[in-house]
Amino acid sequence: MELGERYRLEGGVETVIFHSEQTGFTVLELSADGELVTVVGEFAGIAVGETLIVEGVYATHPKYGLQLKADKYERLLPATAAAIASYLSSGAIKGIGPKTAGRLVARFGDETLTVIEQNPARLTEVSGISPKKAEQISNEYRKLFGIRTVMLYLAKIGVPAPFAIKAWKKFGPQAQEIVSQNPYVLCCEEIGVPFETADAAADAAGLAPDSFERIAAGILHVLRHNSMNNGHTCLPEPKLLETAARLVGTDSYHVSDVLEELVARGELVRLDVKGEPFLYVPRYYEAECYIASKLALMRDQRGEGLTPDLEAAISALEQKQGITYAALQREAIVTAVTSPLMILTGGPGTGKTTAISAIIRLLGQMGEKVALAAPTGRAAKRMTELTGVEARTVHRLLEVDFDDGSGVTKFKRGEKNPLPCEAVIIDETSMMDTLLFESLLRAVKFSCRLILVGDPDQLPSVGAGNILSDLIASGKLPVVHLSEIFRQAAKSLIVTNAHAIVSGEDPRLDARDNDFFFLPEQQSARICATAADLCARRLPKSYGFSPMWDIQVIAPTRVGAAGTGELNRVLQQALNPPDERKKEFSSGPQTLREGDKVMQVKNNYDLLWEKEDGEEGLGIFNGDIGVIELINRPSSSIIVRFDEGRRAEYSFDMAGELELAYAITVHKSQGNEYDAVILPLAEGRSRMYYRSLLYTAVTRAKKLLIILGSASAVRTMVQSHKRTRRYANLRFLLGEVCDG
Ligand SMILES: Nc1ncnc2c1ncn2[C@@H]1O[C@H](COP(=O)(O)OP(=O)(O)OP(=O)(O)O)[C@@H](O)[C@H]1O
Repeated sequence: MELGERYRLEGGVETVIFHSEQTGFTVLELSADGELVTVVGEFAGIAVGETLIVEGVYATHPKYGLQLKADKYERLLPATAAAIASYLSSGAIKGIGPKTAGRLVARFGDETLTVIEQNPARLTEVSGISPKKAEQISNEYRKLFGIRTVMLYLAKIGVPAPFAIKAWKKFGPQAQEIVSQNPYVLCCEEIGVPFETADAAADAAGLAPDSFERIAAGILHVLRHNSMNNGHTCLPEPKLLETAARLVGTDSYHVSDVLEELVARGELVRLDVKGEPFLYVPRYYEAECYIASKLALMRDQRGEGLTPDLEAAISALEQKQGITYAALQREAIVTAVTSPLMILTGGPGTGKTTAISAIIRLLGQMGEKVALAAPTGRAAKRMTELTGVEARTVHRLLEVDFDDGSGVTKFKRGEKNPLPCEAVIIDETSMMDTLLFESLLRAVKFSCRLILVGDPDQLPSVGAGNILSDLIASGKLPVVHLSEIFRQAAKSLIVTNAHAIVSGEDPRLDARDNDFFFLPEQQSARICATAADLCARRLPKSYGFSPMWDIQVIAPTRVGAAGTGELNRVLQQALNPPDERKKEFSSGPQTLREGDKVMQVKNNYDLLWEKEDGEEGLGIFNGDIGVIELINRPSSSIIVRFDEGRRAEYSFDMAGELELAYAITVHKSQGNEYDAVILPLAEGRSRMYYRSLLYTAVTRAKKLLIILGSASAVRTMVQSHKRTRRYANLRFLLGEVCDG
């Protein structure tokens, strides 16, 4: 047996170790050629006793050892009466237990399965089976084998297997018929086949390029593409018509007719905003409506006035902390504990965290159970450190039920199972997208106090929507904006320059004795070389910073001569060059080596980590940074050590979740902070040279920031105040519900 080679095995299913109804992911043991082989793959309703032919490659899972990863399988129907009896007795088909199985086989013998499939009425010849039950049994059986047929059919038209189960779930036994008439149905959200794949299948099936189905799919594709890649929850009608017409290669009148029909069918929603029509896929429209109406209702819940007791409690806290809250901080604290809803904003060093700590303590004194959360793991950790109260990621707070990779995350917490707390405080709210915010609101009771903290000048969320800015702009919710920079913080040029940048002023680049430095450098190659020298030699020597844990290079783009791709190549060479004692593994275009700094690039809720003292936990999250400790070829696994000594084991096929992280993009750095940040900015123009990107990068630095490159690039960024335009109508909708 060779790792990586294809194998074809035939055998009986001995045990089904794991099966997910949602995704079809199955782990089973197959008895093939006298050996028991663990097989994993996406299977539909496999039962013990069945005979399978599976095809795939062997891989080693860090925890479970050697497994055949099957990407293709075939089910062989049991042929003899005895095999059929044992198959049916195993409970493979709902409604048939061992007793009924025995009777069926006694009556129909080798023909039993054919009768079940093709002639269910005859099943009533067996005592105990009513016509209704006969129908049920037949439907169950057809479902089981229908998925296999759909899989084979989709493979034939070029659609990969994992979509088959989703297609079956949506369309049931009619899946093949529906897909063959209109392959574009596979592009819907629940199935998620790319437009181009469906387009190729439709073309091969002879569907006309100007057919209703194709144009409708094009319109929906434009909307989905824009929500996933450009952050829009909707699009203005003229823009949608124009883009869809270009995509499908027809005129916008024709597209407009199809669009009307889609609106009439409820597949698109049109919202008129002061005479301007916007179009949504229903999911985003519903999310915005839900957010607006829930917030409006929450806003109208109880509210207490400022009492002498509260005044006294705040004064007592001031005494205990040894500070006097500034007027705006006090206003924030009072508003938070007397109103059902509040938004707290402010730039770095304006005392947000100090105010949150006070709010948490006062709410605790009032007997309220408070939950703290932030969108990223690092932001949650920072909140925990600064407030002394445990904060979780929003996903953890809402208890992820499953995430099938399609972007549709299901949570255990929701309207039927709300969070058991009286107040929720969310930090870094600017990173919350529309769908996550809707999930959060569904999980809080109407009477729950909600405090949203954030800085709307940071980059907006990766996902669609512009929640924090829209809520502030609506003017319908209490907002306290902290603007005073505290003395302690005002000494820091990182803080004062960040405030200058946000106000459109040039930051000071000439200081030599503070925490914000500018090193002029013209050529990109020199920029990369100097960044490497700073990380490898100068900063560790002068400040004692560790290149792996304390210093982070953050660049505006991935591509280009000073993008993260090139920087990672140069930095890897400087900090962790090839060495015959260090094992390597190639993952896509990158080579991972023992000793490399890497970043987890997607949320993985199931990844187990362990600490040396035996403490264990689940979950390594998007943005977590670690170092590769070991690449183990025999077991095809990679061990990465993350902060606090958490070690996680990746199989080679999970290596795509890791990327070199000597340099990361500003977008990836959102919500995280590092002791020292190096920001390379090459001379020239870039789509990514704009103000909020510079501001976000600068505010990632806690103790030291070095801009490396061109002063004119800094100036270009400060002056380019293109607020990332995001189409969303939460602001309008909130106004409508609150005023209407
Ligand atoms: N009322 C106050 N009087 C004196 N110092 C204060 C007061 N409030 C906050 N500070 C100090 O100002 C600094 C910044 O405060 P804090 O960390 O609360 O701000 P922040 O807005 O959360 O900043 P950042 O976003 O940069 O973390 C801290 O050193 C804090 O101790």
